[in-house]
Amino acid sequence: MKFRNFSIIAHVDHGKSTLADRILESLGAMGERDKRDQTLDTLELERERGITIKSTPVRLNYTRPDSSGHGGEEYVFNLIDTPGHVDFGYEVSRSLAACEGVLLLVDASQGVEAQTIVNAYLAIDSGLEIIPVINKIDLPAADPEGAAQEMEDVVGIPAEHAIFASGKTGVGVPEILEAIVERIPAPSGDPEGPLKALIFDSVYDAYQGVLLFVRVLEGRVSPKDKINLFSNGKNFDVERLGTFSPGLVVGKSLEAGEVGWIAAGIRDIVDAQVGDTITRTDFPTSEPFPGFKPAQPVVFSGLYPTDTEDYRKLREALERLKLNDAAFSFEPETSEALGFGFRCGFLGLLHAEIVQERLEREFDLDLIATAPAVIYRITLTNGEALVTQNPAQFPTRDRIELIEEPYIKMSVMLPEEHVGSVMQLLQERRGSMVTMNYIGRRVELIYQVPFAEILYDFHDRLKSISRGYASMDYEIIDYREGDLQKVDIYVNNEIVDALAVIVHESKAYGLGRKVVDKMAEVIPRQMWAVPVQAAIGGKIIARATVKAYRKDVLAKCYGGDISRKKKLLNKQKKGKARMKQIGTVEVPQEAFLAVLSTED
Ligand SMILES: Nc1nc2c(ncn2[C@@H]2O[C@H](COP(=O)(O)OP(=O)(O)OP(=O)(O)O)[C@@H](O)[C@H]2O)c(=O)[nH]1
Repeated sequence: MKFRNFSIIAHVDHGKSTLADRILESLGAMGERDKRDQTLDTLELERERGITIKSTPVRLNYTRPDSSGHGGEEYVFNLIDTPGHVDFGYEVSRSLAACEGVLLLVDASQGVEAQTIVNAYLAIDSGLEIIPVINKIDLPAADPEGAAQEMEDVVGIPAEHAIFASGKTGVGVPEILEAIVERIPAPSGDPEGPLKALIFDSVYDAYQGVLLFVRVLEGRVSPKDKINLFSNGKNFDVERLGTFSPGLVVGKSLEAGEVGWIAAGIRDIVDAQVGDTITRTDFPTSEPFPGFKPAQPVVFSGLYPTDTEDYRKLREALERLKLNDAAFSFEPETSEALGFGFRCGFLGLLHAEIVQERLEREFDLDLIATAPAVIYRITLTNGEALVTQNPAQFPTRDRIELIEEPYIKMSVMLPEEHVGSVMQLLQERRGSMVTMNYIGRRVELIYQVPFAEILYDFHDRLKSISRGYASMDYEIIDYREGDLQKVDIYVNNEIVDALAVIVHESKAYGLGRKVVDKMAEVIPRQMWAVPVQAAIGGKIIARATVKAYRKDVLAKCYGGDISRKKKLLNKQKKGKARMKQIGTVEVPQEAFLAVLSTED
């Protein structure tokens, strides 16, 4: 069988899913996508938010058009989808490692964006053949030639190699299929050699345990083989395996060049990490596929049930989610203010939001989330080293010798006219410029920025000052010393540990002010005035007051309509669901995220 393994990469919204659907449809796999959604339980959230978080590969049969009428050559295509967000950059690189080529999609009306470049370089680094596709050419604002030229200028792919297409109308799809055959190399690798297979994804299945999604690079694997995982040395017995069509199709073996799934009785997804290499214990390879990195959460936040009775339910829900997500971590923590909860680790902010939304939606939980934080490395005055991502657990200033924080390398693409204001924003975020590249009438800015500075409202600000035209991507590069301080928040003269934030010295006052003002705004008025204060090391730096006043919703009803009264009361009760009692004051969820509010 002749194989072609490829992936589609693009900036968010450049039309990856639409084009993939169109390719599936033209190869007679229409409706299959829905089927596979069900088979592998693709997240509802993914569909709603219109971004790809996790998807399964699809195997497609392609027959080349043949002028003689005898039927052309037959090929098997494996289309491996990649997640469409910066949080999942490592997963993208592993998915690409399973391919020989990619379709690099660029929206003809938008041109090259930050993730176009980052993805293109990931593909180049993996040694893949790139087929440039200028997509959405049906749009009135499309400038296909301009976009192709940008691709040449930025990524160095000749403009004349580009295929003009539209996932909407189907224009260009036949040319894309032919280009896949002609330009993407057939997989190499000796099926008779020792087994070497790369795990590029894994999912948990209630009946079969963890399913490994693999690309076999060398050798062959069959049911009953004993396989060995390189990263942890564990052995498992292959129970079943097969391909994606796109549902799971059971097969007899998988060999070099093929993409498929393996069920080997693995119960814990942590044993099946993306990027790991599998071999056979009876015919082992000596070298794993290079570049394995265990999934590492980089953003942390506390999750607490609003109703303390829900603690066990939350734990069970977290355990269930963890089954399917090796990158997500959690451990119990206790907060004086919030009670029993969990400290959870995520790959990024989007990942955090997704997990929280799933907990609330799929498990019917009401949660309080604390502000996200990064991992800090602290050296204490007594020489001890401490690593923490929890502001509540920061040692007092007098015990700290130095604090180091993670830095990212950020790339921002934007139209020339917004460069000034975006540079100013990056400056405010303690960024330092590395380079600035002109690409036609657009600019790529490369900056180094403390990671913590983009956790709060950075993306929203970037979008608003560039009128939506700027795009960004980033990766964590190293740790550097910073003048950081812990700002404590007091509500009604009681310290609320879960509200503490770590911030750069130069911003402590501004942040303290912002947080107390926002909190005073969102905490419902009480019978008495409630002070809200921000402090550093016990010294008050900002103060605001929640004025006394009892909100009487029933006053609006003129004593009449009873059902309307009931409705209002219910509404008020619901509104309370996401509140947490702190001392005598009810504090809403918004207050815990006051630090994230966008007004600077
Ligand atoms: N006019 C036009 N619109 C398109 C075309 N392809 C996609 N779109 C629209 O562009 C938007 C984004 O398309 P998607 O296919 O969801 O984008 P995506 O790249 O898969 O998004 P991610 O999964 O987040 O990366 C949708 O509103 C589509 O309807 C096209 O060829 N022409």
